[in-house]
Amino acid sequence: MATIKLGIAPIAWTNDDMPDLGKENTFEQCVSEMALAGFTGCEVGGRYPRDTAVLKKALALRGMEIASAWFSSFLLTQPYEQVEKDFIAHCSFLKSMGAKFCNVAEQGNSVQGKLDVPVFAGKPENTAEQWKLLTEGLDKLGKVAKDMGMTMTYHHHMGTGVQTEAEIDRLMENTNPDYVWLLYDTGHLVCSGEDYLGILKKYMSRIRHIHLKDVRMDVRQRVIDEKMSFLDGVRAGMFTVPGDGDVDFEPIFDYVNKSDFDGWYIVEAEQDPAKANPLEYAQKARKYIREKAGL
Ligand SMILES: O=C1C[C@@H](O)[C@H](O)[C@@H](O)C1=O
Ligand SMILES: [Co+2]
Repeated sequence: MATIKLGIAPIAWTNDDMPDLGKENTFEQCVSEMALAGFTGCEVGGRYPRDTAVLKKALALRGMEIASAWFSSFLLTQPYEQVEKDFIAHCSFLKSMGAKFCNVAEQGNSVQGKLDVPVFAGKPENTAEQWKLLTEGLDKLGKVAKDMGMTMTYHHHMGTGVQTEAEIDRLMENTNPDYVWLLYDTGHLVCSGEDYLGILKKYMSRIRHIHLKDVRMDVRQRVIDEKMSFLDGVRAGMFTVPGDGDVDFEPIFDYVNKSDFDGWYIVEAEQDPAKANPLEYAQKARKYIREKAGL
């Protein structure tokens, strides 16, 4: 029987990848609306105070806690020592906030932030040498996390060298299961055209963190046809909250509910807050999860 906590990502209020999206939304509005919609946890956004005492107080006032946060690794382009130094600082901050998970995604050759690269046609393929650098580096970072009492999950992502099922398989096969876990993000798998349910079943025992992101398939098709970048796809509305797009989350919820998963569901739907009111969409997601997952 699973033990699941429910959180939401600040990216629907303020998008760190495109700071003009939601620039009018304050940190206080963001966390207040998350709590108002019925969530008890969140990830960390760029507008969050870095003073842990200030952040803890603001979250406690609203009955919220930090679940995890994204970490961009540059194992393919930076000396390992530099990546580890930045990773330790990241994990130390999370640990001081009481979070247990850190979400790593390799950005060394990623095109996810490049506006001039079509995300579907332009994704990188890791060479054998890059796979070695990546997996060996992740094993080392995962051990660092474990030694700090944290769990490091790897975030497969559109526009990166770990996007497809075959790439996830290769990463899982070549990393130490004691150190490297998987973050399962529904939106990225559906967007990439992967067998998202099969991947869930295959890796359930290694999945430690889950991002719930829905996809508008008509917009996704437009992103392919018009050779759009990942960020332009986000701006065009490729993603939304669970229950608002074309993904059927019921089989996912049913399977996770029956597993011994012990962690977070994080609703993560980056879209333009001027078009999709973040509180309204957070409430929509909360209602859908209550109805379909029984949480
Ligand atoms: O977990 C995530 C963090 C974001 O910054 C990223 O671009 C988004 O797509 C995602 O899944
Ligand atoms: Co995600």
